[in-house]
Amino acid sequence: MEPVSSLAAKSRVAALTARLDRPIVLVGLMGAGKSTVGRRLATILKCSFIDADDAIEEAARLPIAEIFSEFGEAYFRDGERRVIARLMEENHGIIATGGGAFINAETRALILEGAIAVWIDCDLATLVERTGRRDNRPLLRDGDPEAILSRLMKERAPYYAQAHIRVEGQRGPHTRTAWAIIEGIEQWLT
Ligand SMILES: Nc1ncnc2c1ncn2[C@@H]1O[C@H](COP(=O)(O)OP(=O)(O)O)[C@@H](O)[C@H]1O
Ligand SMILES: O=C(O)C1=C[C@@H](OP(=O)(O)O)[C@@H](O)[C@H](O)C1
Ligand SMILES: [Mg+2]
Repeated sequence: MEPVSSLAAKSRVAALTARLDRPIVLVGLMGAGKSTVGRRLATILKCSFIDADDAIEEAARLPIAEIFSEFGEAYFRDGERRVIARLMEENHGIIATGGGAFINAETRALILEGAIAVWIDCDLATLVERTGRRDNRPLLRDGDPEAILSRLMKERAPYYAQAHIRVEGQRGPHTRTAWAIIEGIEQWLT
């Protein structure tokens, strides 16, 4: 990890941003760090950041958990696809998706066509620990979160693996994963 203030880091960032012509879309399981690392990455790259879950809540004027409980998951996925399509048109630098977005075939095709998809892959124990900090994820409320995350990991891995880039979610500061993403994109672009 390089501090963003160093000259080398600054020229790396400048070289990368000059080559970026599409948004960077973060995918991966709940707790991987898409929302928080995404925000940090946008600070480093000096570009805009938007969280698709926040945009969905704003459009629906309801928290995600209530959209699930009132209208069900299929309704949420439909809104999620439409919101992500809109966000991709709005020229954001970084878009953090919710963990299930990339599993939807249409949403995935949209992202793969119009963005650089980055899978933040992360070990189960870390996901369980991080998602346990807040009770805002409806899919983890109905049962043992570790068992649910373990099942989702197996079910979803083949879809996440279709992302252009895979980065290991790092333990330690968010900045470390943000720089791992920068490195992944640099390598992918060469
Ligand atoms: N690389 C990291 N280092 C330390 N904590 C992290 C890291 N990534 C995420 N976290 C923490 O884990 C929790 C979930 O992260 P979040 O970004 O909301 O994940 P996601 O959007 O992928 O579900 C937050 O409390 C966040 O601060
Ligand atoms: O994995 C999922 O299906 C979901 C992940 C959540 O976002 P995070 O991955 O940011 O927690 C949120 O979109 C919703 O609770 C459903
Ligand atoms: Mg998130």
